Amino acid sequence: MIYTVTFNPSLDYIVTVPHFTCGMVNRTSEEKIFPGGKGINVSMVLKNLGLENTALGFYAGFTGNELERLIREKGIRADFIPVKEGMTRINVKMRSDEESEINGQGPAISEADIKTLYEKLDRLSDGDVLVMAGSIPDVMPQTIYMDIMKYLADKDLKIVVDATKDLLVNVLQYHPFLIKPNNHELGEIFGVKITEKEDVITYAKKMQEKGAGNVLVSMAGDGAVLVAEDGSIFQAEAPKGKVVNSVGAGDSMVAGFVTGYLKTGSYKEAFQMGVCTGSASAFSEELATEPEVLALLDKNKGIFK
Ligand SMILES: Nc1ncnc2c1ncn2[C@@H]1O[C@H](COP(=O)(O)OP(=O)(O)OP(=O)(O)O)[C@@H](O)[C@H]1O
Ligand SMILES: O=P(O)(O)OC[C@@]1(O)O[C@H](CO)[C@@H](O)[C@@H]1O
Repeated sequence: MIYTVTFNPSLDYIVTVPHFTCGMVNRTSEEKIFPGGKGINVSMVLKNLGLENTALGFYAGFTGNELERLIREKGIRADFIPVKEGMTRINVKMRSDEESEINGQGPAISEADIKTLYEKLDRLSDGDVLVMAGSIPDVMPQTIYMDIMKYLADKDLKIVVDATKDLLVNVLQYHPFLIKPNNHELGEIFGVKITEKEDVITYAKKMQEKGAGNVLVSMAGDGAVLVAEDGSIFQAEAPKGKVVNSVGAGDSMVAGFVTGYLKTGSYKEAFQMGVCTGSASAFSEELATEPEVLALLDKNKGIFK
């Protein structure tokens, strides 16, 4: 079974504001609301690609109720823990001359809520896949991902972590199967700016020295690099297309990689599926569907080396 954990889910409020001007009343020309949060996006794309999974996480308040309703409507098996204080955040994604995002803090997850999550994680058994993705509410310790990996260390799991800064660095000693920073997040960890694929490879290897297995680094419209745990390295340009909504492209890439790997056992195939799933999401309003991914895979054989 595949499980995802989203500590800090969201309703993503995606607004189009023609020529946004700071300090003025701006009006939208279009607005949409989607269930969001990185683990939830991974769950939705896994499902689109034919892999049943269970989404774990926390929700609170009226926004939390709406989130739960929306993900159930999409057929996702959700096993969320209700939090008493605060509300699930609404993350604003503004499309204007530039794209901007305002992500909220999220509700106050208590010790008791965390304990309930651990009880749910007791269900995992050898061979399962666990994806932990996204930020955590400010009140929580930056060690929570690491604490969970330590707790589960005796089980033979494939653990995927998509997080930033300490949340990510702290887990490396527990050997996650896959991490997926983007090039900016990777650079932030080492205090450098990374724009070239050669540098991505250098720093991805440093993440492996710290304990990571597969290091998949996304570079938005500039493509991606995989430094696999067996030492092989794959690179890709990004597929060409019109970007419609890039929110969740990275999460889609994670879901694509996991699907590709589980279906074929090949890092190369997993990488190709990851890249095309990320781009298929970027090129459509909602998250990638299987036919969209397969069409991109078919059209883009030439971008991989
Ligand atoms: N402009 C684009 N053109 C083509 N493909 C794209 C574009 N943006 C993203 N992608 C695809 O999606 C993958 C992941 O994108 P990106 O690097 O933006 O992830 P991210 O920073 O984790 O994004 P997010 O946090 O929004 O999910 C890229 O490697 C690429 O395959
Ligand atoms: O604040 P975090 O947890 O880092 O990111 C949350 C978020 O931006 O990530 C997803 C896209 O990857 C969105 O659905 C969601 O709003």
